[in-house]
Amino acid sequence: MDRPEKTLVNSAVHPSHQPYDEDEGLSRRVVGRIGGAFFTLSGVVTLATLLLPSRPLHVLGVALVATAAIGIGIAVWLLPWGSWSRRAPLTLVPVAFTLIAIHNYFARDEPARFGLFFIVTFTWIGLACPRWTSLPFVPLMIVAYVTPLVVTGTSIATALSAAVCTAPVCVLVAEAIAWVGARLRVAQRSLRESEVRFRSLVQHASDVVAVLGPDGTARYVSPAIQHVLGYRPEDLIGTSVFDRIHPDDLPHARAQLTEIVLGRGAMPPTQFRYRRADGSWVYVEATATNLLDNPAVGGIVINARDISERKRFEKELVHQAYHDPLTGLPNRVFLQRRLADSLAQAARERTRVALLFIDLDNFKLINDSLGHDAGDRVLSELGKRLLGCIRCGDMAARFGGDEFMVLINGTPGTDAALAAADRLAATLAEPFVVDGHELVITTSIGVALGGDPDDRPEDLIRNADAAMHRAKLLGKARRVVFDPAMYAQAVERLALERDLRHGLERGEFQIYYQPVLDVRTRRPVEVEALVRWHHPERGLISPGEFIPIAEETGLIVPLGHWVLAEACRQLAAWRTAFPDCAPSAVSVNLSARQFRHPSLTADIAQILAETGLPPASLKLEITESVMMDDTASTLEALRDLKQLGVQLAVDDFGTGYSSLSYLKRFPTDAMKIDRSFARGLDQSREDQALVEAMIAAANALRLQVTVEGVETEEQLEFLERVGCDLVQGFLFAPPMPPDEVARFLHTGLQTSGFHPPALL
Ligand SMILES: Nc1nc2c(ncn2[C@@H]2O[C@@H]3COP(=O)(O)O[C@H]4[C@@H](O)[C@H](n5cnc6c(=O)[nH]c(N)nc65)O[C@@H]4COP(=O)(O)O[C@H]3[C@H]2O)c(=O)[nH]1
Repeated sequence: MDRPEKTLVNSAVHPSHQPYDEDEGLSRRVVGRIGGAFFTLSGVVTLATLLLPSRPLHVLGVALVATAAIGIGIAVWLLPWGSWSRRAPLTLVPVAFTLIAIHNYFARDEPARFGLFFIVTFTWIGLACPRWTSLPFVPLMIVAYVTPLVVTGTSIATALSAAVCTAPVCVLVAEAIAWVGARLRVAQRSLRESEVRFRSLVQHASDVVAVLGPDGTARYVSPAIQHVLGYRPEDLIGTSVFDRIHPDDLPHARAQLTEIVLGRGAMPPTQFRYRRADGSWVYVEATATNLLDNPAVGGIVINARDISERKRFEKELVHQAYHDPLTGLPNRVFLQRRLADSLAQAARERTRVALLFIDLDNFKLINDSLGHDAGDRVLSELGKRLLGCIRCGDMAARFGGDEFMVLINGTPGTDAALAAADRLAATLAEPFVVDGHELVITTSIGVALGGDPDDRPEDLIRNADAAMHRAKLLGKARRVVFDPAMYAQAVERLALERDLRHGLERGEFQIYYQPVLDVRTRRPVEVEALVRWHHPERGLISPGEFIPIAEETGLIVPLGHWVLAEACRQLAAWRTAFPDCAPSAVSVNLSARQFRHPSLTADIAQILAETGLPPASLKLEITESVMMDDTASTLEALRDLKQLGVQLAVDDFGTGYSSLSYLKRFPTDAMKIDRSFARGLDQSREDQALVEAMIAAANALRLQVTVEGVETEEQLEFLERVGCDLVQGFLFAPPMPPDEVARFLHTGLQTSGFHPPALL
């Protein structure tokens, strides 16, 4: 409905209030009424002149004409000009000329009035009609002018010359007025058009436009209010804008209005909540312009729009910036902020804050074996469990990957923090069921406590991280409290990393070989190459210490290449030196990083070509976890290697997910059962059953089986009984330098009296 509101803005722009028709000048009704007024006025003036001392010759006649003019004037005023044609008022002109002529006849001694009434009539024509309307009436005017003069005895020439002199004045007056009127109408039309434009903009804009009084009372509200806030404009006009502003935003809104009323000018956008017609709150952004001094407006013009959607979006962005999308937990940034607050509070209140750095053990295996979707589900379930474990006011956050943080405020001390860590670990260790697989996840937790005035969030995080790494190094599935000595270890690790680079350049590495024996003949048939580092200051360093660092830094690639080349060269040399008792193959460990290196196959082919070693004499040991990673490319890499003719063995079998399916799918030749199983053979029937099952599976898949870490005769006998092919371990020989291996190969079987040196 487009009902015009009675407001300042509307009254200023509504066309129905204009005295002019669109193009033709004054409206027909106004033209008629002005005509009526002129008749009446002229009649009244004429009657009044009768009271003057210089009376006309024929008073009664003049009085009658004047009375007739008044009567006609009143009738003309009342006539329905609006419903008649636009030219209808022009009929008044002959009537007026007739009255003027009769009047002039009776008042012939008053020549001044002759022209005056004609000028009045032409004034009306100029006022009421478009330009050049006066011209056609000039002849009629001359007739009306001349006729009474001639009838009363004036010569026609005199009468005509007087009429001809008056006519230009009449036309000039009429045209001047018509010209000014036309100009005014053009100006008015353009004003009206701009008003219409403005009106249509205001009426149809999606933003709400309102005009307020200085006290906040609404004087005008645009129709957009209906779809923005659900009100009709007339519901709000006359009410205070503050009635519907949220109480929390009210002081600010009032202050803003006061400022704009006092300040004069425009106000920057301000936001507040406004109550919708249905009672809900929406965020509104408004700008205000003080037009109190502008007579056309006389108020504060408000431009407002609903910004709820934007607010929601902003809120979402803020949430995203501070939360992890997978688990919905706070992220690293959020945790750091909260930790800063917690530390400040703890320093004030002299309490302690505990930070638990939780890292999932072997989470990569889940991703690799069951896929990333399954891994994501585990992480998200884990997030929920963490949330369920923490108290209100504490915080659980995902720090990235498989790392989580728990912040505990107001903890009494280390024991309480450790107890909390144990509780969390126990909750997280409950089995997860993903895609029908039951998974148990252990965690390594680093615990750091803070709350001293100079404790910084980044220090506490670094401490908890260091403690978590310590827990990993100590064998995972445990929690460790941070100790400043860990810094020393970290520094030492850095030094080791640096020395590792130099060690390679300076030739500080040596390969030891451990014989691998045939279970039935008890004779050495193969050797495993195991690298050693002769550190210039620290002496012999075990691979368990430096291989992980070499892996992390990428140095494993050149180091592994050197081991491969050296092992192949050594076996080729033995084969030449002892053609009868040389091992048939050398096993070399391949790290994950080496395995994925694009030039691996080409490098091995080159080494074999250079050393002249038959490819079948090289056995590459690849761990289970490497095999399970990204099956398509792994399969391709394994096939490439297989095409060279080398043997492939799955190393440390039994320590990962021990899936038989990949053994079947991948082109492997051998399986090496981890030494931890050999150790268990003496004490545990379960381990015996497991080893027996693994050997049976390997036999079924026609894989050669080696059991590592054989240390006792009993273990050896058991393995022989269950069909194991090859064994290696301290029972026979430790890893040894090449010359000792040569001696061993000559002496053959040694099954007793060996005591492993501490480092080996
Ligand atoms: N308790 C016990 N241990 C025994 C017995 N017999 C052999 N061992 C030890 O078991 C490990 C067997 O090697 P691995 O499982 O491949 O495990 C290796 C292998 O994963 C890695 N490694 C060694 N050399 C290299 C290498 O050149 N390249 C790569 N990528 N990794 C290597 O370091 C790991 C540890 O190597 P080492 O310290 O030489 O430890 C060797 C060996 O000394 C036994 O009867 N009892």
